[in-house]
Amino acid sequence: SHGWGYGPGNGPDTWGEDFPIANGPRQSPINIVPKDAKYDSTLKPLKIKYDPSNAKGILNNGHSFQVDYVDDSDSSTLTGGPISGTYRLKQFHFHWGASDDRGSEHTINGIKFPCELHLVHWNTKYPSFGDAASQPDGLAVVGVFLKIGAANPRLQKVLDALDAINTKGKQTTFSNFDSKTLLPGSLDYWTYDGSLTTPPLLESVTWIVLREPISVSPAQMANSAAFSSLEMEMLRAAWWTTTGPVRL
Ligand SMILES: CN[C@H]1CN(c2cccc(OC)c2)S(=O)(=O)c2sc(S(N)(=O)=O)cc21
Ligand SMILES: [Zn+2]
Repeated sequence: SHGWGYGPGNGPDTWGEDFPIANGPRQSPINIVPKDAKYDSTLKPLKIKYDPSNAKGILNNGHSFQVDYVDDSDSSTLTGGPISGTYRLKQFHFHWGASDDRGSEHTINGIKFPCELHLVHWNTKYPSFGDAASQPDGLAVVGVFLKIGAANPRLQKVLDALDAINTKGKQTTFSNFDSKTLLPGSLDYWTYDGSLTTPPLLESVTWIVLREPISVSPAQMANSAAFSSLEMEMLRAAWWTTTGPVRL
């Protein structure tokens, strides 16, 4: 059977056929309603330490593009916040839409952002990423919204690399990148226990969604190398023209 995706025949509302956990109790994404969020004084500030030399490569996986990190030591880690122990950065990737009025997976008061960055970390109490990915406290993903505004120079190095990976399965080296520069000034966050937002939809993610967005310019979003020539764009165009990221 054809794989999952964002088209009319394989989009989010069909994922439950191959991944029944799609109807599970802690599925992501969700709509965040700030006024209904509960302040939790036991939560700590996020502590993020990334080593730029851990950046390894950039890959077009057909659903997004991801920057992979070397994760064989505690040199790029997430600690504090809602999590206990040390989580290692594994990769970061983006979700976007066919136009600037949608694309993010989480929403705030029902508002979609044009793009959402996910920094994926795994709990080092487990021997590997693969083991951690199937544990309820195995993964921690930091979500950052992108809003349309001034051009973001820190994004440019990532966008410039996309020319070389414009078809599914292509990858190229991507080294010496400080993904901490992609974060906004404030690390204030909402947190909830959820899941991967794509198959295998595993309910192993502690979500940490930052309140402050970072900016991306229309040109950067429309840039042919960045978000439009990649083949997944056609799929997104098909999918997003019908509905937003609804999930049953
Ligand atoms: C295709 N996308 C997912 C791929 N991965 C995955 C995770 C666990 C197991 C696995 O195969 C067994 C693959 S992943 O960890 O890189 C992530 S993180 C993520 S999101 N959007 O919720 O942040 C989606 C995916
Ligand atoms: Zn994601």
